[in-house]
Amino acid sequence: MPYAKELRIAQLAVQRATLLTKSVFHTTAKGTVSKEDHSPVTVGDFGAQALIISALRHHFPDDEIVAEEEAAELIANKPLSERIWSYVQATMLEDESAEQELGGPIQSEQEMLDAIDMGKSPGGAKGRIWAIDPIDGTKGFLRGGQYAVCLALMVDGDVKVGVLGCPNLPVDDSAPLDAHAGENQTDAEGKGVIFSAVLGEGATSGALSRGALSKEAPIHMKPIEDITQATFCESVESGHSSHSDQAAIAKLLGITKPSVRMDSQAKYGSIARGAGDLYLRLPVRADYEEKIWDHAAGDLIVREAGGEVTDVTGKRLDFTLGRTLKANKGVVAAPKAVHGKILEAVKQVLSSK
Ligand SMILES: Nc1ncnc2c1ncn2[C@@H]1O[C@H](COP(=O)(O)O)[C@@H](OP(=O)(O)O)[C@H]1O
Ligand SMILES: [Mg+2]
Repeated sequence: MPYAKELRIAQLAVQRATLLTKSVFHTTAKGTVSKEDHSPVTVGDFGAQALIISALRHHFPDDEIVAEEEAAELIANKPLSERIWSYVQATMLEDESAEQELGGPIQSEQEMLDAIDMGKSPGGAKGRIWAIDPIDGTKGFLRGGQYAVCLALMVDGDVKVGVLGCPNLPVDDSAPLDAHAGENQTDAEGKGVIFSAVLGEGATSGALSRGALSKEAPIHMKPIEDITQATFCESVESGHSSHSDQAAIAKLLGITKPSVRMDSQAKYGSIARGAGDLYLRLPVRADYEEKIWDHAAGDLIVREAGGEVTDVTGKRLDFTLGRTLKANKGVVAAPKAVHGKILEAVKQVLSSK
């Protein structure tokens, strides 16, 4: 299979980083720091990013990395840095040979800070570039809801490999999503799934456990026979996508079920496995540029599961333009057969505003 090594390392790196986020979740001091744009960042974001980058550096030293976080604020905050270091040191895969495969532990706090800062690539249209979101849906993570550890490899601007670790989604692909999918899912039994895809090879899901990764199964979007019965997913945060526009689109399509609100790229994974049908992300602010790390893995996983992912104008997401999707506005993800129909409704609602 093409990209077999990249996929294997990405899956193990995501699995290990997810373990760190789970142990951070169980402490009261998650160490929230507020970034310039007021989005939260926790000990878990920094620690997970360090672990993923150290594995990528070990195996693919020449690849570039675009990652969400930077070490600057940690260098100015020694106690926070030490706290992150203690989680990084304590996090290891149960499967010792897999841990060795990742290149073993990070050796020092300084090495950890250096790793965190290796994600500053400007991105672009050429070469091998990894995109990392160590905790996507940080707000969901903090409230015990959905979040995802996200990793994707782009080659010349094309997403080739995508992996999403979703510790609070059910393992069972056929478990229905209800309107409370994003609430208090905190690692109960039967939770934790890893979604993966390689371009041209399909998408899969598997259990995200502490031990060796289980055998994965192919996933597919659910064919929609009657659009009025569809379940659509949207962000919990009304600042990230327009709940009112999404409600208007659903109404126009005759959808009667309430939307399923959940944080993070768990939405892409959920529709890819057929637990939900559509994902709508209508822009709130005209000037917001979506970040590549918030979409690269999910975009590939949905497309490989039989879906189509575009922006609100019908253009494919364009990962060649740097750290953001500056040529796109919003996201519309749906099974191929109905995507055109959904897009018509999107355009109609937007043009009537
Ligand atoms: N105004 C905005 N519009 C769209 N997305 C935004 C936004 N402000 C922040 N975001 C992004 O929305 C992501 C979460 O998406 P969702 O709402 O689907 O959970 C955040 O990722 P992080 O949680 O990694 O910071 C952040 O990058
Ligand atoms: Mg994110």
